[in-house]
Amino acid sequence: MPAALSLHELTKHYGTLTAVDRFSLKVDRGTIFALLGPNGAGKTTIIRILTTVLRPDSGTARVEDFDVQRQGREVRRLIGVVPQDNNLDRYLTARENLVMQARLHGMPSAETNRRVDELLELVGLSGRRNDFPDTFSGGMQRRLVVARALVHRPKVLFLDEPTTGLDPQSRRAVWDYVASLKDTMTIFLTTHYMDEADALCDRIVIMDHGRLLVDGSASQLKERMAHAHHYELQFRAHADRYEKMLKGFPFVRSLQRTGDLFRLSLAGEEFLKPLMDAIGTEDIRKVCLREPTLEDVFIELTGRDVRE
Ligand SMILES: Nc1ncnc2c1ncn2[C@@H]1O[C@H](COP(=O)(O)OP(=O)(O)OP(=O)(O)O)[C@@H](O)[C@H]1O
Repeated sequence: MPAALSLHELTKHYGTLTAVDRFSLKVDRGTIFALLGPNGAGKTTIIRILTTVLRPDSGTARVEDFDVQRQGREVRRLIGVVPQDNNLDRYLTARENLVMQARLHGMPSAETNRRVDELLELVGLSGRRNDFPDTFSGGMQRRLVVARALVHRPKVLFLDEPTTGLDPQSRRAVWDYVASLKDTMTIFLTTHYMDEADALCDRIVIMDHGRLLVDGSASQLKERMAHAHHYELQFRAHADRYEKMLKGFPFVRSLQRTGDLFRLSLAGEEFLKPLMDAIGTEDIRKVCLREPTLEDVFIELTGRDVRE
């Protein structure tokens, strides 16, 4: 069975910058796949190549066994794309936006009506079918963009940061729609949200500087961190002072702060005692060991916070 996606030594330069650097990957059909990486890692460039918007400088990419450079038309027939921006036609109603997409794909009218109604129902916009996208919330617009990408029953759906800028409830709604598509198509998404990748995806690749860093399921990636020593420290007072101290210890490998709560990883278990000796117990409200998260894997590999 051919892979849904197959990239071999894919490379793209912008001037002197190498945005994608000999990137190879195979994604099986029916997978929900996430490509993660900090800003500028090369994720959008890869999506643009796979969706035939951009040509690579070298290497090959195939979608459902069609070459993106030589068989662009076939590839475009097979894919649905949810780009980073909601590029809906604001002069068309929700329903008309979907009908337009069906026409572009040459779908017969009877099938179009059925399909469009079914999709509006799926994304919970049936009641707003005759309204213009400008009157929709961000979450509703996003759902309409997802519906539009599905009109022609694509085999591979690309979602570039599908939930960026949405409130938690709308994010959940988009997740539910994406999860409901599982087994009907291959889904390729990029995201900045680790919880999204963790909850939705069968397989995750983390990349940076155009290169693949790690590849596996969420639990496999977290397993890689089993050796790391993650702790949570909470202070009653003087959190700023303690932050400075923590940053100064050579054995503190990563440090994140939320108010008076610090999440940190140590280079080894043996450093817990010197750490506690140095900061004392006077201002400590809580100290505990913590299970590694996907965010820890990301920081460990890229050296950067997801939101940086
Ligand atoms: N048209 C362009 N011209 C020049 N440089 C570009 C162009 N598009 C992207 N880049 C650069 O290529 C690198 C990869 O960009 P890309 O948009 O693929 O990253 P990304 O991982 O999608 O980032 P983000 O998470 O911010 O969307 C970045 O350094 C970016 O500045």
